[in-house]
Amino acid sequence: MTAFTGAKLMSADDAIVIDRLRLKYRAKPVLDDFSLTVPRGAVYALLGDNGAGKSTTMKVLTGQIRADRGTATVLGFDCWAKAGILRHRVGYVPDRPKLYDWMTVTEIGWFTAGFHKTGFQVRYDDWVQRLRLDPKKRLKDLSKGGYARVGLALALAPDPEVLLLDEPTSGLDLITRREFLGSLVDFAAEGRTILISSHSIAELERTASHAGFVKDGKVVLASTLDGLRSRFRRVAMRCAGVLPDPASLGTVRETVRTGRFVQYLLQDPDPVALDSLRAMPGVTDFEDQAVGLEEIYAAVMGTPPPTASSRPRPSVPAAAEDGYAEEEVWS
Ligand SMILES: Nc1ncnc2c1ncn2[C@@H]1O[C@H](COP(=O)(O)OP(=O)(O)OP(=O)(O)O)[C@@H](O)[C@H]1O
Repeated sequence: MTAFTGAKLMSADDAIVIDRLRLKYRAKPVLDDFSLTVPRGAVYALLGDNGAGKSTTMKVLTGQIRADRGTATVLGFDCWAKAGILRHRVGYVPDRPKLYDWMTVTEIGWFTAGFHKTGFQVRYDDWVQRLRLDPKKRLKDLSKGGYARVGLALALAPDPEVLLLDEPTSGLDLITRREFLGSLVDFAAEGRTILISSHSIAELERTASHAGFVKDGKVVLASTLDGLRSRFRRVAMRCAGVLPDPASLGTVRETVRTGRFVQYLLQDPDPVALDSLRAMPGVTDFEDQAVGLEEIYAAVMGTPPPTASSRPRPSVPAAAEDGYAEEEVWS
């Protein structure tokens, strides 16, 4: 079943459809043709550097601000025009939750329950327990992580179909962070949808089903995690002769050359070209490795790469024996 939402055909399988959003803050473009589709049941990681536009997107989705152009729908409802309906079906944790901090953990639950349907209080109390919060403590006396956990409990208690989480784990300790991210998988397994922005890329890699990379207000890459893993490979080899133009192998995101050892981080590698390279005279110790999400992120977003020593190397003897000077080239 499909519904026409204005600019884009929306499938019933999609929980969130964002189509070519544009938004300026004081003449400065913040969202620039931002498009993203989040399928129902996904744990979708929204990744981007500081100021990329992640929080602004969440604010559009929760009807707090209106985009200048484009459309954003959640569960088939326009995020601006139907914000009132969505408030009961969407849970939201802002990057900096602002709560009445003179209330206790229990009191803020009673207060918020008044805005929601029945069942809120029972679920809130359950989350307070699961997130190891002291019900009697005043919010102003909680640690940063404790305060963040109250925000989470309040967002989860309405039993929302869609959860929008803006850096929900910042300030949480490692154990709580892991438990919380683990609980998101169960949440999604029940058919709910989660859009989560975070800078903890490695942690999200264990949890997320999809990732979208945001740069300068645009989604520059969006895929399932399995899709991303299959699209990016690191190939490493030792080469005694002249190598072919690496562009013939795929999109070269990064080149590392250390003496006779060469590594390429390739996007959409051509398997036939890789096979010919492997078989080339002079090419030995050929390795074709999977790439982690952090490495993919760094390569795509152009953030500074890790040092050469922390990078995986071909399992061959050190390059110094070849008498070549060490050099690194980043593209
Ligand atoms: N109320 C505002 N007025 C003017 N500019 C703003 C406002 N809110 C955000 N911006 C600007 O919009 C851009 C995007 O901000 P946004 O908070 O969406 O980024 P982000 O990707 O969430 O960053 P971070 O990872 O640091 O949270 C930034 O340049 C920011 O300075």
